[in-house]
Amino acid sequence: MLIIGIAGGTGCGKTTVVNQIIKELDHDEVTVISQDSYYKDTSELSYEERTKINFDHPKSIDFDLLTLHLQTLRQGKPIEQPVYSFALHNRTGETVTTHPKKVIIIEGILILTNPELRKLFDIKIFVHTDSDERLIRRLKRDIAERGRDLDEVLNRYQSTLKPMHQQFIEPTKEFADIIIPNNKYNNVAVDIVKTIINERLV
Ligand SMILES: Nc1ncnc2c1ncn2[C@@H]1O[C@H](COP(=O)(O)OP(=O)(O)O)[C@@H](O)[C@H]1O
Ligand SMILES: Nc1ccn([C@@H]2O[C@H](COP(=O)(O)O)[C@@H](O)[C@H]2O)c(=O)n1
Repeated sequence: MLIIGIAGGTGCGKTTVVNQIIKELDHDEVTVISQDSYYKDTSELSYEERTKINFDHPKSIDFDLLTLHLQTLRQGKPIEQPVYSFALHNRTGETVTTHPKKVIIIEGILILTNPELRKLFDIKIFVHTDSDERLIRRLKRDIAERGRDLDEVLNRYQSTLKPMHQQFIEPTKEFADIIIPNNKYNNVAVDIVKTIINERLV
């Protein structure tokens, strides 16, 4: 089994890079896990209270469960991956049965901040995109796909996204084996990662 961790600031293009990597892979051989599925359950809070959570701080992530799930997959056993809703700012209560595969990709802004989780990655990748480009992408995406408006994204950017990126996310670049520059689509870097995966699959 090959476990690949892909980190990088919000909007840097992690999900896009992952989709490019897995496009030609057999679905029986690869599975993708998003850190977003492991935001802590906050059902005890009201919706209003949940909107105020700092979702860019490592404390917002249930790293114990994510680490346990990766260890379980490594042992060849399936897991029940929580389903997260950006509309509710919470887990839905549902789970998806996720089976171990030859290649497991975990993507998320904070996945390289946790030492125990880092130990489980065979390859650590950091996708780098300049902050202005990331903000533009995040604005467009969150308005189009996550039901947010301009004020919500900009307020969150100023209050938490930017400071948390500088404090927690950017420093994890030093743990990366590969840094992918992604201000523009980077097909060369994606091809290199695909080659590494294909070598492991034969
Ligand atoms: N290299 C790129 N150039 C331009 N737009 C991109 C690029 N990579 C991703 N995007 C777009 O930016 C937005 C955020 O990308 P996404 O992959 O969701 O980022 P992340 O998962 O890191 O938050 C998406 O709308 C995506 O289509
Ligand atoms: N309820 C939530 C939970 C998280 N976020 C934001 O998502 C970002 C991480 O996801 P990416 O796909 O952008 O890597 C993170 O920056 C959180 O602020 C949210 O807006 N609402």
